Amino acid sequence: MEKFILALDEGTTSARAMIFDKDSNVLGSGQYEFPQYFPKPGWVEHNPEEIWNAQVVAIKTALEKAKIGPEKIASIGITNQRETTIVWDKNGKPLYNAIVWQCRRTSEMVEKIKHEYGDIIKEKTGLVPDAYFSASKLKWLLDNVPGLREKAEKGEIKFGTVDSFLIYKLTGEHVTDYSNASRTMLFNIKKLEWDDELLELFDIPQSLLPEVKESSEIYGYTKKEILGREIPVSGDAGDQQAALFGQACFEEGMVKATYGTGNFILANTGKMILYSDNLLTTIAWGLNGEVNYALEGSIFITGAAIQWLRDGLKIIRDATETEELAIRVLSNEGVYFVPAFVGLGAPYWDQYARGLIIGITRGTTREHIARATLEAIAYLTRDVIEEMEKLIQVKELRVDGGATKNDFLMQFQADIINKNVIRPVVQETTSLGAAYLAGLAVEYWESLEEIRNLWKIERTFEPVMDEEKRKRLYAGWKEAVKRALAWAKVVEGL
Ligand SMILES: Nc1ncnc2c1ncn2[C@@H]1O[C@H](COP(=O)(O)OP(=O)(O)O)[C@@H](O)[C@H]1O
Ligand SMILES: O=P(O)(O)OC[C@H](O)CO
Repeated sequence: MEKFILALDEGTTSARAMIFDKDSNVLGSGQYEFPQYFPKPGWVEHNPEEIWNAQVVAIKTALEKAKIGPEKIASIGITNQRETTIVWDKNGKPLYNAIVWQCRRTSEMVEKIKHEYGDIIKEKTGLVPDAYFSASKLKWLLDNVPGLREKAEKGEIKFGTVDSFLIYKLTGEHVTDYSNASRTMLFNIKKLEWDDELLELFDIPQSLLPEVKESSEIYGYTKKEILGREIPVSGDAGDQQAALFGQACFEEGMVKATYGTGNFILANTGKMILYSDNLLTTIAWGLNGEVNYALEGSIFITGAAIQWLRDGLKIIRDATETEELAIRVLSNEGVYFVPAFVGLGAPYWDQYARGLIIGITRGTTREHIARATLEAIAYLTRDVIEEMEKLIQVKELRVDGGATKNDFLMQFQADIINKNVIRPVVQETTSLGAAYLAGLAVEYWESLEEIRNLWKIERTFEPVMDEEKRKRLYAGWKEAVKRALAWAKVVEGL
């Protein structure tokens, strides 16, 4: 009987399920959005039960679309929005809403810790201390949800990122993988264990923590009541690391960029733990008894700026319209847009930066604004690649995610980094990465070599811009960014 792999991609706004065959074709998929909660300015939450329900419906839809039953699923791989923090009890009942990676409620807490412990945190976890990661979110929950700390001390509750929560719901096992653990700011990426000193710093009892496993091994089997069968769950990786795997970036120096709500650029650094002041060092995956590291530049707002043109400014009907608008003008004519809506992530790490559109004249039109938004995505990506190039050589960029459909953006990206930008045939690289990890563990796929051969180029964008123009445009961008930095503090002090 021919079998397939089911990948669950639990993202920030929706839960997806995709079914792949051996040649990495998609047989069927399902996708369900769940509500976003913003209880206070800067706070972002999800209801974990709503995530779970969306995920289950997505699985059922994917099976229906693929016209197959669960008996045809060889194994399941999980990939997820990272850092988002959930606590639940032994019955799998969440004890509070999930605190989402974008949530800024613990900014001040981290700001205080940063001065004294910044270097230690970087050394142990590879991360630039920020409210982005799970540690401060978990501390907030233990300190603010009535009764939670007492329960934690009695060993009655469990913490995990979304992968861990889903695996618990599916199988009853409390585990996570190296790639997700490395985003908590509690995991020592050299010793490959939860770090006692950091647990003490954030006042977190050891008993809450999931066991950390490789990204490709059998964690458990689905409970019969969910899909009517016991199916192995055998792949787990954070969504950006899964995309690196799905892009077959298996060798040192290979780089991928995912263009979604934000952009996440990861470079495989193999066995090397490279430290950069302005990038994150993270675990890409654990496989066959070894851990593979990566450098990461996380840009918080890219595609979300396009959504803002649509929903906030209402100057476009849908995201694809940005392309026809952008090519109607010959250049940005001096207009730059820095989409620092929630501060700036890599490589600036300024929580107080705010968005700006600069260079506006009486002649500025929505065409210029649309173009400046797309260009900003490319400039932000170059900012990260420049940082990477201080440590490694970047030859070319493999791309995926919603905005890579935009040919203007892809060409401008190639021009502005002066490197080839390569778009693969299969764009579902995040889900595909999770599927590969799951499939390798049950010998559905035999080797990395086999997977490497499945990766195919759809189109290569080659740089054509002259050096003088590239320099001039990028210099303008750097000037615009300078003016956006620290803005929230500036206006607060007036
Ligand atoms: N043709 C396009 N041009 C520019 N941006 C686009 C285009 N199509 C989609 N996007 C942007 O890509 C994002 C969706 O990508 P997706 O990979 O689905 O993101 P996520 O997984 O983060 O939700 C949206 O923010 C949208 O604005
Ligand atoms: O859900 P996405 O695709 O926007 O990814 C979110 C990242 O994992 C956050 O670190």
